[in-house]
Amino acid sequence: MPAYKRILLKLSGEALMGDDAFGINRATIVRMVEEIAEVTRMGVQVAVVIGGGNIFRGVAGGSVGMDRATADYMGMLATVMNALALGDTMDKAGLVARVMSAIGIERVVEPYVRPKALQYLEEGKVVVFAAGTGNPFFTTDTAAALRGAEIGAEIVLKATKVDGVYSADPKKDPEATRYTSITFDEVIGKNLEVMDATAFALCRDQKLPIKIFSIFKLGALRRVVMGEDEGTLVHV
Ligand SMILES: Nc1ncnc2c1ncn2[C@@H]1O[C@H](COP(=O)(O)OP(=O)(O)O)[C@@H](O)[C@H]1O
Ligand SMILES: O=c1ccn([C@@H]2O[C@H](COP(=O)(O)OP(=O)(O)O)[C@@H](O)[C@H]2O)c(=O)[nH]1
Repeated sequence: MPAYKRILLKLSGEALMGDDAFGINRATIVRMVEEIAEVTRMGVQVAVVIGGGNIFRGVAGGSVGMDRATADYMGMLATVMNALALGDTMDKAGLVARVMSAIGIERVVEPYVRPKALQYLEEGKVVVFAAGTGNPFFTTDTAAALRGAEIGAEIVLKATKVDGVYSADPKKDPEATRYTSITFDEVIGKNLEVMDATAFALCRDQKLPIKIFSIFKLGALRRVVMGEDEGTLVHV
């Protein structure tokens, strides 16, 4: 039996690159969709927030010296591209996906309307939230926390490049050790940067737990959904 009825899954844009330098790696996106399909077949309602780092960091050189807000809008548009790719891959894999955007771009994707998103989830469709929160100066991690709270998800699952929260950035400190679970106060107090503080604070206030796990580990999503020991749980 799955441990959750409704989840909000945050997928790293950068992870979509696979081994490529930028853009969307076909094998990687197909594999991610297969893992999502597996948990939906278990009866879990899945909403996804997708990042944009794979595309946006590819053009970031050109954004040097730009207004932060303008660059952020470019980043949000990058997430729309990823969301379209993800939705299309889901449809081809036999899932029914609905992409909803936080910024008005109606000819391309339908706008985010909360009751409509809830309806889709009840119908067993996978909802892909594009364009983050729709506001500059935020991240897609914060969008995941926000949408997770809005749709009443029981947990936010962050699938990322590391397999959990470490005592220090494992990329910089090889001695860092991984937590099995940690409180919001501790993760914020120690400035552990696996997710931004805005996202952590929002989840803490809403008592919405977060699980951080590796996007590269096969079957990790299923194990997390089954409530098995995988990654790091951040809780109140
Ligand atoms: N204490 C920590 N524990 C785990 N990862 C950390 C920590 N501090 C920094 N990081 C870094 O955070 C990164 C994940 O965050 P981010 O780059 O925002 O991922 P995403 O693309 O999934 O949003 C990891 O690659 C890791 O190097
Ligand atoms: O609510 C949001 C979400 C995203 N972004 C912009 O979109 C980029 C891509 O998102 P993110 O870096 O979170 O993607 P990921 O790291 O998951 O690939 C960010 O750097 C921001 O510039 C934004 O301005 N507001």
